[in-house]
Amino acid sequence: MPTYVAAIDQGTTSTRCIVFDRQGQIISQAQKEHKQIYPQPGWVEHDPEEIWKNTLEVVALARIKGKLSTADIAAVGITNQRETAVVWNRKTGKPYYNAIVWQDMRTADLVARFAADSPAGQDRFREKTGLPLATYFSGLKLKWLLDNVPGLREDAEGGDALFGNMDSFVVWNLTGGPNGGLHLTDVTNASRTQLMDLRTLDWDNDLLEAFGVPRTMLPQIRPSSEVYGTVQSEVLPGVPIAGILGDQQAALVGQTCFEPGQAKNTYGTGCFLLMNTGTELRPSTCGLLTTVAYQFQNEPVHYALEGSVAITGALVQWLRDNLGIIKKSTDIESLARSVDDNGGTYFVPAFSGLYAPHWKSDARGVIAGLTRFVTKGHLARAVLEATAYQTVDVVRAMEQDAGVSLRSLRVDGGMVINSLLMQFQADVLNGPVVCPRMTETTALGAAYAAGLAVGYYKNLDDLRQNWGVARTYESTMDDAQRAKLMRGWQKAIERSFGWEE
Ligand SMILES: Nc1ncnc2c1ncn2[C@@H]1O[C@H](COP(=O)(O)OP(=O)(O)O)[C@@H](O)[C@H]1O
Ligand SMILES: O=P(O)(O)OC[C@H](O)CO
Repeated sequence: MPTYVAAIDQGTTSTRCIVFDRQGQIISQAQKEHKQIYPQPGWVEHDPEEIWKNTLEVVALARIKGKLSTADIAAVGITNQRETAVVWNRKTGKPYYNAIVWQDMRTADLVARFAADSPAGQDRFREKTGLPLATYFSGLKLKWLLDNVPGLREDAEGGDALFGNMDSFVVWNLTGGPNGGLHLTDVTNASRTQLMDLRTLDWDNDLLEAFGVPRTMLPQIRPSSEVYGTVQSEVLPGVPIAGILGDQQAALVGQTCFEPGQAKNTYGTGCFLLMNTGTELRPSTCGLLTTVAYQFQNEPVHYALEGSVAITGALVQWLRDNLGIIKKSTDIESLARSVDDNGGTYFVPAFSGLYAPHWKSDARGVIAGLTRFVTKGHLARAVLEATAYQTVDVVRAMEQDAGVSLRSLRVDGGMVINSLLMQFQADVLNGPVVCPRMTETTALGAAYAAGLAVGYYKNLDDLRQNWGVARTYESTMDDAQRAKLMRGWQKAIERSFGWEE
């Protein structure tokens, strides 16, 4: 049996390849950022060809760095930014248009129109899909593409145009592209399109009709862990592709949250809190999503409740790139530590409207509470605190929906190295925040899914053994201070609502 498993993590800002050993330790890795394209306010696109090129590069580089032959790698798992929609031609492999990224807001008018057409309003498709109408999900992005890209609808109806999220695009290319590439996705990614019925786990005819999407262009929906085929590209020839998971579900698996009630929060571009609800499909009444957590081979599907927050780490990048207040993302911690508190300032980063638990496409960013006292140190604090407050809002919604209180929060993602943020998170949450030893849980989850399918890992206990705590943050804040901060946040967030007409 080969010694390692690999994962390709196609994320919002970069693509990574990480190779793990059986204990979940990193053997080798490579990462490459791609361009963020903003053609108009509220629009966000990626170039799919650039991402495919980067994928090949990072896989090749990870192999070179680790001096790995293909025989060393038992299987590869794919994980990806979810919802981001791409359409390409089956014969040439050429995309018809840039990928429309999950944060993109161009479908806001469609959201309003679709909601107005139904007495259920924004919850029109919630029963079947677990999702409210929002700019976030793929279905309306695909409708926009079909309605706006010349010739695409005809090609889709004729079977020449293919749709996918980034997992499908990468897998199709890895398995031969125009020469027999496999057109498939997994249940977790499919659950984010708003085109799949959560109960049947198949594309739903009523939804396809409502969104005007021809079935011929959709990928086949498969479990998250099984051997789908082998890589044809020369970067990893012959290696089985044996796992596909949306990146937030992959992190849930990487954190080994296999029991109902276990939850994790991933702090990256946005924040995504997922709680495993087992085989039970649990509807939300508090503004969360019901989504597929994972489906392992020959096992029943597991569902999750999810609180998605669009902008957290992206706000740190904004401070760096748009205002130039910091040079590197990591500089924010020392700048924030230069002051004692937020100086009365609150930053609501509603750049893509607000996601959970509010789902308001018309919200826009607000900085509230400014006085001449406020310095860039206070702003840096307000930026970090915004991540923690948004997380508190989804935790409280989750506790209400699930009817249990979260005893502790497992965390991961690029922002958790910021100990000021993690301490503040524990303070305003009033509960322990637990950082695992391995924080690259997204790639790890995809590697676990692939490893399980090929027998590299025997069972879930093999995976559970690999999880361990690096650090736990406990709350040290008094109740009055916490309540005051949360009141300030609540006032600020209400001021962001209804901005866009
Ligand atoms: N020390 C830090 N403090 C706060 N935010 C940080 C820090 N280091 C990185 N980040 C943020 O974390 C994000 C990157 O995390 P990552 O998990 O790689 O995100 P993604 O998978 O969404 O691309 C960026 O948005 C960056 O601004
Ligand atoms: O690529 P990330 O880590 O920013 O995750 C993005 C999410 O999958 C969007 O739903």
